[in-house]
Amino acid sequence: MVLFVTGRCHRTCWYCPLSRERKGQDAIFANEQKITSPSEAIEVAESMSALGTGITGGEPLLVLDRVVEYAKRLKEHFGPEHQIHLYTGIAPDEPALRRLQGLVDEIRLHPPHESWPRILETDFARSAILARQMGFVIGIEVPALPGIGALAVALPLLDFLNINELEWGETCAAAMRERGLELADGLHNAVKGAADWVKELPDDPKVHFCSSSFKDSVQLRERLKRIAANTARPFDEVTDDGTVVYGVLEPAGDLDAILEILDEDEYAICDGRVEMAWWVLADLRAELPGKKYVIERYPNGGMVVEVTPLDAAIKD
Ligand SMILES: C[S@@+](CC[C@H](N)C(=O)[O-])C[C@H]1O[C@@H](n2cnc3c(N)ncnc32)[C@H](O)[C@@H]1O
Ligand code: SF4
Repeated sequence: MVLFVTGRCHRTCWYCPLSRERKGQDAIFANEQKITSPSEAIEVAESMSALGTGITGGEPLLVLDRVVEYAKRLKEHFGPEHQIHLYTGIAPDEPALRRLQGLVDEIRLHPPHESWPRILETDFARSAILARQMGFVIGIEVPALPGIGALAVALPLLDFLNINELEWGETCAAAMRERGLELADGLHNAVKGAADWVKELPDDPKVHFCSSSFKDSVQLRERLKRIAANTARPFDEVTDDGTVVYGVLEPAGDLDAILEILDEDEYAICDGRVEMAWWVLADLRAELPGKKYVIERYPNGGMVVEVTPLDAAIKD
């Protein structure tokens, strides 16, 4: 599960990908759902059988008490094997690390781009050494940017160096254009050049590169599939992409008479519409009066991907 603990951040990275809706807002989200309590975070984690949680923001360490509260509740509920990793743009000092000990397993440091050429002299290097001594798994996770090769000297202090392909975002598009950057292609959010910049890094098992297309497709699809497996109704079809497909009837006429045609466990009534397996709706479409269509959406009432009028969807 992705737990976004605040949209506030003290830094102003020119490449920050946060959306306008989240940037600066002191709001909490579990995956895409706005929440206000640790119990709601547990519910969302349950709904996807989450094996772990990534705590991110904004800057999580600006709300350290909140991070501690949520991590504690997640660990209490799911047990110590629920892996928790924390993203941060602040180098945590010893008191902060002490509070996170036993709650956060792994810390992913994001030192500012301008500090990379002197990374060993920064608080991030000091923090990495201390965190490792205290038993945390510690690494650096940054977007691919020119000059990334400078981080190689920090490898001996770290358990990993994760590089995310630089992504174009609505709020950083102008800053990216100003720097002469452009999109790699029309399909993904990846910025052209990352492949060349990461070549500056040694071929080392601690270095991992996560492409934008992997993040978009594989990670999202796996998350959707886990949510769908836990929340799909008996008549929802779960696709290979993790979306769910079902038929909708907006009934015209006597609803009771319509429902008599269907088996009780074959449908659900939602806001006056009858939802059922799309193939049942297709088979019975001549007998069921009203508007009929097939919906494909993210699971658990998520975003609608496609609405297809039934007559166009099913050709005899
Ligand atoms: C948005 S930050 C939020 C947490 C924290 N403030 C930080 O910067 O680590 C989460 C992750 O996104 C990465 N990131 C930042 N800008 C990015 C971009 N334009 N493309 C891809 N990843 C980016 C950061 O390195 C960090 O690992
Ligand atoms: S530290 Fe993280 S959240 Fe803050 S501005 Fe930079 S990328 Fe954005």
